[in-house]
Amino acid sequence: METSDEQGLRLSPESARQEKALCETPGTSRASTRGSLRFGSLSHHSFFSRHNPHPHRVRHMQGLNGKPVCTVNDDWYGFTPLCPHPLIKSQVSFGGSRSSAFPTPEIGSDRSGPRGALISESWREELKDLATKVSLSAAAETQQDKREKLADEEAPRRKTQYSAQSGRIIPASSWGGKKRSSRTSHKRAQRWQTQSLEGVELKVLELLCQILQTDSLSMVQQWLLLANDREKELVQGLLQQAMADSSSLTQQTSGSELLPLTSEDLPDHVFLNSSVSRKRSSSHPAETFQDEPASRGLLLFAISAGANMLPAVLKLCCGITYPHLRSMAGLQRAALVAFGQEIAHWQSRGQITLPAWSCLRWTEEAESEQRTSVLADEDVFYLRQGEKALNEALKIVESKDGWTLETAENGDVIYSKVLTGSRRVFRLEAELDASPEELQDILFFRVEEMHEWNPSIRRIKVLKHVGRDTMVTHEVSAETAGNLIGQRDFLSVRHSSKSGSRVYLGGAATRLESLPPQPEFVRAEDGPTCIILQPLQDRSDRSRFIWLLNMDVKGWLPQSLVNKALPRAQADFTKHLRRRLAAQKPENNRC
Ligand SMILES: CC(C)CCC[C@@H](C)[C@H]1CC[C@H]2[C@@H]3CC=C4C[C@@H](O)CC[C@]4(C)[C@H]3CC[C@]12C
Repeated sequence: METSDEQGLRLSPESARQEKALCETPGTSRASTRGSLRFGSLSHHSFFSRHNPHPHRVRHMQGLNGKPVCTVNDDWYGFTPLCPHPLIKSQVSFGGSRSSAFPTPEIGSDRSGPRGALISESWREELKDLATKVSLSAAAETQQDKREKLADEEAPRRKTQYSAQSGRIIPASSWGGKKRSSRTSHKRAQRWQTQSLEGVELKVLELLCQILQTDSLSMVQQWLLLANDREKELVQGLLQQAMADSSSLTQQTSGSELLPLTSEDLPDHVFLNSSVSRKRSSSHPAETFQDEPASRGLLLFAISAGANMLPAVLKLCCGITYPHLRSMAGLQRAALVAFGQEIAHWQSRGQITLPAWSCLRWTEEAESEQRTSVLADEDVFYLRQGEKALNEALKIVESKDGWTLETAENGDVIYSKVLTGSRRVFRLEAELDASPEELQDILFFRVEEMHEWNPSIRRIKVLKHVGRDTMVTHEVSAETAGNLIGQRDFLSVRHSSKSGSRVYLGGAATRLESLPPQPEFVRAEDGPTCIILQPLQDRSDRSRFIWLLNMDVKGWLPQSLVNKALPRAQADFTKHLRRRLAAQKPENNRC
C-alpha cells in the first residue's frame, strides 16, 4: 500500500509529459550540436554558465608581448580539487545524442557497472524529490497564505532571500523589514507552480551550490545522495524561501535594492556583532573564540542541522560567500579553529558523532581539506544503500492496511502482509526488557556475537565497516533438523540510525565482489528489513520491539513451508533474545 505522502511526492503525469516534451523539442537538439552546449538548450541557464571564474580556475601566462594573459580552465571534468566524484564522473555522458537538461548516465554501456548507474541515477532521483517537495510546499503555502492574510499584512517579514541578480542568498538581517503582502506571496506561489519541474530542479541545483558553498556539481551530487532527512528538510526550507523570493523579487523590486552587500548584511548573531571583531588582532585566534556565545550558538545549530552541514554552515558563518569578506582571513581561521576545538572536545566526550563520510579534520587547514575529504566510492555506495533499505522497510512496516494476524502469544504479536509481487512479509511486535541503546548494542554493534545466543545462526561476520553506523555483513543460518531447510547465507548491508529516543536498524541484501555466492549455501536475500526500538512511555529501560522480516529464502522450498518457517524463526529469535537479555541483567547474576 502506498501512503498518501508517497503519492503526493510522485511526479504527476502532466509534469512527466512536460519533462519529456522538453527533451524532445527541436530547439534543444539543435542547441546540443554546438560544441560548448553540453546541456542542450538549458546550457544557457545560469547554473551552467560562469561569468566570474572561480579563482582556482584562473591562471596567468605570459603573452607574446610579455604581458600576462589570463586563462580560465572552464572544464569541471579536470583534475582540480573540485574534480567530480570518480564514480559519478565515470557514469556521466555528455554525448550530443541526448539532449536532456542533465548529464545522463549511460546505463549498460561498457564503462558503467550497475553500481555506478545506481548512484548516478539516484542523485537525480533525490534532486527530483527535493524539487517536488519544494514545489509542493509552495503550493501548500498558497493555502496557508489565504488563511493568514490579515495577520500577515501587519508583520514585516525578515527572511533569507535569494538575489536573482547576484545569484546569492541574502541573509535575513539585510532586509530592512520590507513588507510583502500575502497577496503577492499568493501570486508568487501560483507563478511557482507553473514552472516545469525540470526548471525547478535546475534552480534547486543552482541554489544548492550556494547553500553548500561549492561550484562542483559532484559535491552537490554527493550531498544529494548522502544528506540525511533532517538536513534535507532544513535545506528544503532555505530553498523554498530563496526560490519564492527570487520569483517575487524579479517581479517587484529592482536589483539595486539587493546589492551591494555590506558588512551589516551579515546576520547579527554571526560574528560582526560579537566581540570577536574587536579581538581580531589577538595572537591566538582560537583563544579569542573560546567563550563566545555566538560561536557556541552556531555550533549548536550546525550540529543540530547534522554534522554533514558543518562545512556549509561554517562557510556561511565565516562569510566566505561575500568577496569583500574574504580578506578576513584571521577571522575565518579563528572560527575554524574554534569550531574544530569544540567539535573535537564534544567528540571526545561522546556527545556528537560525525558521520563517517564527513571525515573532516578540524584543523587550521580545515577549509582546504574539506574539498578533498570524500569517502571511497564503495563506502558511499553502501552508506546510501543502508539508508535506502531502512527507509523502504520503514515505509512497509508503517503502512496501515493489508496486515493479517498470524500469531499472538504472551503479548508478542506477528502480522503478515503480501507485498506487490506476492512476497509475504512478517511484522513482529513485542516488549523487551532493555533500553533501545542496549538492544542496539546487542543487535547491531555486537552482531558478530549473535550465534552465541541464537541457535538459528551459525555465524555472522562483519566484512566491512562504513563509519560506526553502516556495515556489510555475511550471515550463515544454522543447519535445521533433518536439513529440511538447507543452510542459507546472506550478504547484507546493515545500517543503524537514531531519531529522538528511537533507534532504527535497517538492512538489505547487497553484493560484494570478494564474496560471491558459495557452493555450500543457498544465497538468500534479506530485506529491505528493519527493526524499530522505542522506549516504553512509562519505563525507558524497556522497549517496544518491531521487526519487519522481509526475506526471499531462494532455493526450491514450497511457499507454504516458508510461510510457516519465517514467523516461527521470528518467535524463536525473540525467545533467544529475551534469554540473552536476562543473562545480562546484574540482578540475575547475583549468587
Ligand atoms: C531459512 C530461514 C528460515 C532461516 C531464517 C534465519 C533467520 C531467522 C536469521 C538469518 C539471518 C538473521 C539476521 C542476521 C542479522 C541481523 C541483524 C541484526 O541487527 C538484527 C537481527 C538480524 C536481522 C538477524 C535476524 C534473524 C535472521 C534473519
